[in-house]
Amino acid sequence: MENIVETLAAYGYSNLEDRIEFELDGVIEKEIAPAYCNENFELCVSCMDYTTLKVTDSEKSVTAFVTELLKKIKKNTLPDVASVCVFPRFAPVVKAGLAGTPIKTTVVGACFPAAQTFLDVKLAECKEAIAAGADEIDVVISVGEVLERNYEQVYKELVAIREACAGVVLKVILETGELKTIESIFNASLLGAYAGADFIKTSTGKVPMNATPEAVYVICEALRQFHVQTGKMVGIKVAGGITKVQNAIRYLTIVKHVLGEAWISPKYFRIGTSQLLEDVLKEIKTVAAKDASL
Ligand SMILES: O=C[C@H](O)COP(=O)(O)O
Repeated sequence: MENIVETLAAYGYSNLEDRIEFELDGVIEKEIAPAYCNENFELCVSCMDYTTLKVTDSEKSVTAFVTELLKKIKKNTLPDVASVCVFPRFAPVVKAGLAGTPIKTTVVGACFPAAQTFLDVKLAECKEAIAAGADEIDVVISVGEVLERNYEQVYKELVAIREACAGVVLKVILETGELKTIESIFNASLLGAYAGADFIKTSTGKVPMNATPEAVYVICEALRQFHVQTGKMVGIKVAGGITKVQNAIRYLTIVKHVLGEAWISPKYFRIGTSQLLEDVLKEIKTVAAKDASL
């Protein structure tokens, strides 16, 4: 196992604050308008983890959620979403509903969203979710320990979770709205990457501040440097309160700008959202109507 504290020392985030402000307001802002097109709306759909994480979810409501999704995809000739994301006990329901499609079953595990339980319980929940059909697991990092800079502890826990989730896609959620600083978000991204996460995810959608352009930029920069140092590509999932296509395209543009075109596919870019699909459909129709009137 890596000595993670020494490893992190090889990375740098100084001057990042100025660079983020300069690039988000300048070059990235200019790249957003040309990216606002049907091709990218559809790309957003194919990168979508279509999510329901409500206290009121039931087997019946989750079944209906999946059925409605498949109907919308067919009716509007949309690409398949990347996955459907639910609480653990719904994994079999989602798996059954998605049978015959390439859409994956994502489960939020390890006591989402607070992750404040015993490691054994976290590992057991992840294993049970996988046995129940989960293809992908999203887990929250121990946020309080990151804030206390207990990096070795956080890293070891993530390594144990990675082992428990062998063979499935693992997404590590940072809860960036609670980590707040560039230092915390940057280092937490690296802890996830070194522990073997397939994706670093911004947020749970369950705290007041979710994905922001600044936080997404910081994660991308950490993953860019990780790629330079190790040659490994780790994906990024933006999530939490993403309801408008404009926001999705903004995040897509930041990821493309910092990490490059190679990250722009469902393998390395995801949008976790419960509400974006309706706005995508609205925008696709608006653009089609505009084109038809020309
Ligand atoms: O995993 C978290 C979800 O992607 C959050 O989605 P939401 O804020 O759109 O409900």
